[in-house]
Order: sequence, then structure tokens, then C-alpha cells
Amino acid sequence: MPDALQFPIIDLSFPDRFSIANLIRQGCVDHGFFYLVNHGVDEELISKVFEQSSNFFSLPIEEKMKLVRKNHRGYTALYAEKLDTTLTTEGDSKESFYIGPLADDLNQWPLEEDLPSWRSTMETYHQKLLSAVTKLLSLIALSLKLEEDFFEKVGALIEPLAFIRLLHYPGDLNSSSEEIFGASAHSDYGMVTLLVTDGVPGLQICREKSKQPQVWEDVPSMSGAFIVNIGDMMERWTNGLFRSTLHRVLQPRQDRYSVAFFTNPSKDCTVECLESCCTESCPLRFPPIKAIDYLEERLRLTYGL
Ligand SMILES: O=C(O)CCC(=O)C(=O)O
Ligand SMILES: [Fe+2]
Repeated sequence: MPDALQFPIIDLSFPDRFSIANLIRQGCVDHGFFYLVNHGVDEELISKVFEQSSNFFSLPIEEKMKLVRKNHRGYTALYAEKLDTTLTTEGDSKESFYIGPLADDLNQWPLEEDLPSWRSTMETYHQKLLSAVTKLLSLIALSLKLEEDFFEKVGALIEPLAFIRLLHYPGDLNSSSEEIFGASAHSDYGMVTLLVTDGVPGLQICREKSKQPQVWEDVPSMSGAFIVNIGDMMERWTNGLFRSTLHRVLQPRQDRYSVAFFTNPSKDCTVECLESCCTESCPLRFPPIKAIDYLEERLRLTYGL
């Protein structure tokens, strides 16, 4: 058995930004994962989000299906999504709910009389997370020896395509198939993801995607911390220097809830290899691509649209 994973702990309030940036670099190069503490998002708000998430998933399926996913917002039922597109089995044993950018009016919301304060809780969470991610991205820019406002300057943060995903993995499914996962193996598509779980284990990473047999290691959750992981678009920007690590969630034996916050660049932002990351010994791996084109292609593959 490999030793338990130890990711760096990044303290967003730490005054020495350069030493924090170095630690971020280490986390992103070695694992593509780190923990984030003192992120400015209240415990109380996080608890409210979990409570409201459980309120929604407890509704009868007919009610949930009224908000079925459209424009990548709303409800996705159990087995309806398969993150590992190579698997031939039925989909992942989770249900989820997406809430996208607040400004464009595409979100779907439960009625206020059914779930009071649901919408306002999620909107507050979206705003708070976006502000934490914006601070984090300035440190990520420093960690890449760029100016702190690099991601603003390239237009990634004009109207970032940021999504909350509420997740529920039912614990009572008793599936006999070993091929069914809560969330099958995947990497995230965007720049960074901030994840918080209810502490029920299940998340695992595979650090060497192409090594066979694959080695999967448990990711412990840390109370009060976000688990942060690098997504594919950041991997493309850094020509693979920062890893977008394969991860999955095992089917839990008890109910498991988590909340992911995916940050993708604004739709017209071009994701192209940083000059400092393309060298003779590390030639260009990914051509430039517009964020929206990349995201839509990945969603098409996942949802088979
Ligand atoms: O629920 C988790 O712990 C991870 C979820 C995840 O990886 C995802 O939604 O992309
Ligand atoms: Fe993920």
C-alpha cells in the first residue's frame, strides 16, 4: 500500500505570497491537487449549502425532473452521466445539480415556496467561491512566474464560466458491479476546481494516467479546507507542467454529498501554451483553443449530445 497522500496546504491569507506561490507550484507539479485554507468562505455558508443540497435531492424524482439539465444547468439523475467515456457500463451512480454563471439567466431554480432561501444560498455561494478563486488564480499566476493579473489580462475572468455542481452519491444502491463508480475516472475540464465534501470517503486519484495497472490513492478530506485540483485547460496553458490528475469517486456505503466549483475561463478567452512552458526539451503539446470550444466538446463527449 502506498503511504497516505499528503498535499500541500495553501493558506490564502498568508502574507508571504511568493512562498505560497512556490508551494502551489509544488502541489500542481507533483499532484495537481492541494488543500486551500483561510479561503474566506464561512463554515456556516458551506453547511447551509449542504443542507439545501440534501433538501433538493430528497424531493420526489418527478419534482427533480422538472428541473432536468438544460443549457448545462439543472438536475442530472442517477446513471444519466458517465464521466469515463470509455466504460461500457451504465452511467455513474450519482445525481447532481448544476448552477452556472449568475448573470446570464440560464439557471433553473426550485420554487421559493418549495425550498425557501435555496436560490439565495446558492447565489451567495457562487459569488463567494468566485472571489476565492480569483485570489487563488493570482497566486497561481505568480507560481508560474507571471504577473499576478495574468488571468485577468488574457480575459479569463471577464465572465468566467463558473459552475457549482451539487453532488449526491446514494449509499444504499447495493450494486454488485465493480464497474459502477460514484463518479468514474475523469479529469476536470477547466482551470481549477474547488471541492468540499461531507467527509465520507470515496475520492481517489491516479497520478500516472498511462501506467498500467493504474494505482489509485485515497484523498482524505480536511475539515475547513477546500480540495483544489487543476483542470485540463490549466494543463494546456502550462504544456503539462501543472497536472490535471485523473480522479474518481467510489460508490460509498453510506450517503455522500459533495459540492464542486468548476472554474472555466470566459468563453472567448484563448487558452494557449505559456512561452515559459514551451522549450526544446518540452515542445508544444496542445494547440491554442478558445475556452468555449474546448468546454463544449468535452461536455458533448460526456453527455453524448
Ligand atoms: O465528489 C467528489 O468528491 C468529486 C467530484 C468530482 O470529481 C467532479 O464532480 O468532477
Ligand atoms: Fe472531478
